[in-house]
Amino acid sequence: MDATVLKQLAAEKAVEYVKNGMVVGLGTGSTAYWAIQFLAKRIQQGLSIQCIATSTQSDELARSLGIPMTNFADIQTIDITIDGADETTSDKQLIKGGGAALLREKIVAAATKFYIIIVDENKVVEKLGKFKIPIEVVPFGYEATMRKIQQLGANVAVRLNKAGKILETDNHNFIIDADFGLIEHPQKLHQQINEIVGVVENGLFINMANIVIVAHANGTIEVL
Ligand SMILES: O=C[C@H](O)[C@H](O)[C@H](O)COP(=O)(O)O
Repeated sequence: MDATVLKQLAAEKAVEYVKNGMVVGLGTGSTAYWAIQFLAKRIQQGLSIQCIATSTQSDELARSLGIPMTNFADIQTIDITIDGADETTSDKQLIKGGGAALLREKIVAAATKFYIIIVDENKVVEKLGKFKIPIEVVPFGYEATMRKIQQLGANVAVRLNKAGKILETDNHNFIIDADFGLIEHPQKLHQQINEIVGVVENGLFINMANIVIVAHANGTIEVL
């Protein structure tokens, strides 16, 4: 089965967890895209929920599909969030931020009671780190911040957009992609990165996911 079908299978399964009256966090990326589509379909069939998005991209998509949107001022907690990931281990430690949405994704995840990650089997790894860790930094002095990240032992580069300019996140920050090689101690590295002045947040999501739904190439679904 091709990757798109696998993304659809994982997303369809995740949407089954959503019940009437819930506040639902909408992830970002090509897998979360399908979850948003399936949620819209269930809303058309009568499901009553309110949603909060992790990016302007997902917010616009959801609104275009008629999904009712809310915001943090009007809610206390988020019942379920469904999001993708760039890598996951079997014990549900993640790298996210390939789509530059990691900061809003982590804020939404931290406010969520039940955080569901959806991936195809290619994203499941033994150790995190083949995918470079996206790190959101403030633009001011980003070169100095990047050097500090490099001093932790990474090869670093500021992320560019398709036009070759420095990519700006939804929060008007930059993304540094940091290659640490395979990571032995993700929690420790997460702390070390976030201690650097100028770093806003990084793409290691440690002990955040409640379940990871994996779609396998043969069409079976596994819940980690
Ligand atoms: O910033 C983007 C997010 O963390 C995405 O959830 C992640 O990059 C996975 O995206 P995709 O489902 O497109 O592979």
